[in-house]
Amino acid sequence: MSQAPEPTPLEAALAHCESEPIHIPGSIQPFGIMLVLNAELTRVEQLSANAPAHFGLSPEQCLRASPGQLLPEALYELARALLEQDSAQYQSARHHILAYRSDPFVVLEIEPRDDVRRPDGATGLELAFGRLLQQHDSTAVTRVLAQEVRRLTGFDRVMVYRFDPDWHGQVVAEARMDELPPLLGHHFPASDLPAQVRAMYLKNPLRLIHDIRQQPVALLGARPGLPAVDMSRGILRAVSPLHVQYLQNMGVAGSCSVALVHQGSLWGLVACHHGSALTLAPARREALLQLVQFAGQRLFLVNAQQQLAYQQRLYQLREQLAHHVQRQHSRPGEVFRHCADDWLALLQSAGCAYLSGERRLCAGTVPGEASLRRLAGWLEQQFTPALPGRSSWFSDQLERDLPFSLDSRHAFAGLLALPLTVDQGQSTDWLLFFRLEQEEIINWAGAPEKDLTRTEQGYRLNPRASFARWQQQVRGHSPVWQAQQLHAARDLAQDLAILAGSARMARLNRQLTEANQHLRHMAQYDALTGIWNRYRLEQSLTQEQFNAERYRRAFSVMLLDVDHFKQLNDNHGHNAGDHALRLLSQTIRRHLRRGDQFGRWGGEEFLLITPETPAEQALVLAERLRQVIAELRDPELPPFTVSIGVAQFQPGQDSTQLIDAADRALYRAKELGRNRCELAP
Ligand SMILES: Nc1nc2c(ncn2[C@@H]2O[C@H](COP(=O)(O)OP(=O)(O)OP(=O)(O)O)[C@@H](O)[C@H]2O)c(=O)[nH]1
Repeated sequence: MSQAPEPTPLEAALAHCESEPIHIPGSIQPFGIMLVLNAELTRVEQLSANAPAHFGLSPEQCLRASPGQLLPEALYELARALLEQDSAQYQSARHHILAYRSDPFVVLEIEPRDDVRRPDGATGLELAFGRLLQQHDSTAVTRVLAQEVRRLTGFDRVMVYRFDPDWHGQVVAEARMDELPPLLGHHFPASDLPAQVRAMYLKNPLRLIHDIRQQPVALLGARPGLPAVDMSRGILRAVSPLHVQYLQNMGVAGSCSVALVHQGSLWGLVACHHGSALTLAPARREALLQLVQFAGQRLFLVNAQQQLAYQQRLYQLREQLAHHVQRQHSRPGEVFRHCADDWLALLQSAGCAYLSGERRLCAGTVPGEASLRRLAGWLEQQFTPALPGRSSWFSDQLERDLPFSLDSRHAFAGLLALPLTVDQGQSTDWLLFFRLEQEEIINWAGAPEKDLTRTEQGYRLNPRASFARWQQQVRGHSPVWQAQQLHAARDLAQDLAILAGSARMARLNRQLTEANQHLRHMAQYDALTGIWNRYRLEQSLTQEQFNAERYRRAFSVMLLDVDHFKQLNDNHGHNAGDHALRLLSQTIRRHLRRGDQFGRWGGEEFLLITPETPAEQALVLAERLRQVIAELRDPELPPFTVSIGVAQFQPGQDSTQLIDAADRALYRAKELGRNRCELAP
């Protein structure tokens, strides 16, 4: 049996980070006191080490006293009210009290009020709301949010973080004291905010750290067998040593963060930092929460509008595509040339390629010819056999997902490939979008420290070391393909596929029509001379015979045969013979009337059908033709002659009988010395 490999020091440190029980630190920050009562409120179970002084008693006296004796009446009543609800707040003249359940306990957090003489924290909120309402894109909303939070709270630096799907984040807005270096645009790794910390923000959106330099105050009186006090919902919870170190590294003493929650999940954070301690009185905290909540609503509304605008842009581009089709630019390649730049912008890609058989059309930055060919072959395999419902292949980490590298000149890290045609036995057309590796990786401005520390309990992560890990994680990545972008690309590809399909059909139809025309021609015309063949002549003969019977019209036929043609072939070669046949055909055609039907009956024998022509007139024509041929002169041929047999159609005859009559007349012409015309009796 294989054993799980030993975790690396970094993995061990990260695991420790993620398993740190930050919700039950067993101590609080010293800007308040904590009382932990039993659920029935009959007993003080635990209290913070700074509480006895507050009550003017010893710890033992406090732990022995009943809550009713220890607490002023109003406070005790608040605790009682809590039995009915989940959490409650109360403001006395000098204190702010937060009460919440933490089974099996009821927790009271008591803070002295230091905002009594200061103006109310809510002042100016309306102004902030007004400014937020004037912003119409998410960048502006977050920027104003950062500014307004700073104005409200007085922190040195206020940042708005946004999380990506992997929980790495980026500073998307900042308001700061001029002296501080900017952090706007900086990234931070997911491990900076481990999963349990993120979960905590969903329970309690505000986290306040008054001053990391102050020692935490321990809870006294914990009894074995009872669970630790869960402080997730409170404000006093002590700071984890790891986080203290993190803030220390950044030169921060006081901090406050508020979650930006959208549809039940953490979208981002408003993070406030201060170089020294900063008290945020309860009323001001409340105002801060309201401000962030309001800004969040505005932000998500504006985001929804931006998404809508994206959809509209997509529809516009699809319309454009349809328009090109209507305007007869109906070849996909042509449409691609017109539209590719817009598609690149819509899909935030560096380059785009349309591959159709041997044809490659490209826009923007794409891999070289050989890479594209190899890629097309590989993609073809991925889609064989065609899987129903599979409409694209994409990756934001090609180094990992593609078995070969695309190009050495450009760092392509992202690909979205859409097959356009999936005809059986046909090679697939592809629409490909390429993304480059994400731009520069910016370092955090915090003081770099040693990566890992070995403690008695194992490796522990220095917070900044996690950034190096993040850098490692993002190298070779392109920005992630967003669901909206994938949908958009599939829509465009589908449109293009329909277009490609109809263009292909049109091409096939054209080829088919041409093939049919060719076949029809072959079926009716003689390949050597280009005049009608025997099949076509027979059709004509039948038609004439029908007309003659029905309308009682006379018509005649004549059979022409080249005299001594074998000799011509033998003496001058087969090519000369062919040439003679072509020359004869063209010459006779020039001397015919409209309506006369002329073709090659076979070998060196020709048939002429002359409608509405009785035998005597036909004979005159035959004589003229004979003469024309006899007088023909051609540098490559000896003079040659023809013999002609003429026959008029007799009612009741079939075409064979008519041709036989002409043939007999021809035979007689040959017998009588050739180069002459004979009429059938
Ligand atoms: N060059 C060429 N020769 C052909 C073609 N079709 C038939 N012939 C030749 O035409 C000749 C016909 O010869 P015969 O039937 O003996 O008649 P002829 O030599 O013309 O003699 P008469 O008809 O009796 O005057 C044959 O040698 C055939 O091979 C053709 O398409 N091209």
